[in-house]
Amino acid sequence: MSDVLELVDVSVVRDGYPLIDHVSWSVKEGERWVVLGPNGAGKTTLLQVASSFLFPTSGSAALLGEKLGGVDVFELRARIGLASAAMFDKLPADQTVLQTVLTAAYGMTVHWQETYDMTDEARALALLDRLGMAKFTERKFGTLSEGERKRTLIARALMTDPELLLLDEPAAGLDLGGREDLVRRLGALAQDEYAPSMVMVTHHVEEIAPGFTHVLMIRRGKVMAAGPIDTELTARNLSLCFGLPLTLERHGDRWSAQGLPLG
Ligand SMILES: Nc1ncnc2c1ncn2[C@@H]1O[C@H](COP(=O)(O)OP(=O)(O)OP(=O)(O)O)[C@@H](O)[C@H]1O
Repeated sequence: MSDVLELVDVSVVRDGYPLIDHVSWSVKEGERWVVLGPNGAGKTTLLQVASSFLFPTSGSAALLGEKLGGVDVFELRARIGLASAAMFDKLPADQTVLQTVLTAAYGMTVHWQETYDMTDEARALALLDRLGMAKFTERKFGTLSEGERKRTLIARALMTDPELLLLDEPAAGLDLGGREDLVRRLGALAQDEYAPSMVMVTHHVEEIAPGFTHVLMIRRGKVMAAGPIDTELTARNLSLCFGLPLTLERHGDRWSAQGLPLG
């Protein structure tokens, strides 16, 4: 298995403060990683490095076998699918859901009179269907609910048939039904052997879908634990990561966590 992502001793420093601090992490082809950590831990910063939007201050980062710094990032970005809330502001509200997904095929965010290939359109429609958005293809992106937007962004991130799919808090802001619907769909994707390698950032173990294989826990920019979910996702590691005593339960292929009562 080859490395999809390899960070060696990576730090990102701003104003003398390390947002991520000597992080070494490798993601191999076919692995599905969950990145867990409290607010401000450095998860988004890590994802920005993993998507080539941020260069390390020190250490080395290789994405899809290409070392950051020595490669055309625009070519690299086409091979990486990224779904994050930060995209909301970049995507025009009056564009249809179908156009929103289609523009990804051209490395753009705005529909500008391109004549789209029928194959691209068929692919966009199939991805929207897979994410439960078949009924919404002609709706304006700006009129969608939070959950519908999130699912559209995941379809969009898959449009270029990426080798690495990065999801930044895909279930944030969803209600219970929306979260469970998304977890089921992400579970289907994670268990599809033809789906890309995946990295999903989240705050909650309840959002880990079946099929995710590895976990990275980060606190104050430092890696607290990294490795297979079966061995690394433990109450001890989770408590260290979030900074309070937690219990962790596994229910088949799902997880839940709770704080211990005060006393
Ligand atoms: N440009 C910057 N300059 C200084 N500090 C920054 C900068 N960008 C982020 N930070 C700080 O770095 C830390 C890590 O931020 P990051 O967004 O990566 O955390 P996160 O784990 O994704 O947090 P959250 O779960 O709240 O989204 C935070 O304390 C944040 O305030």
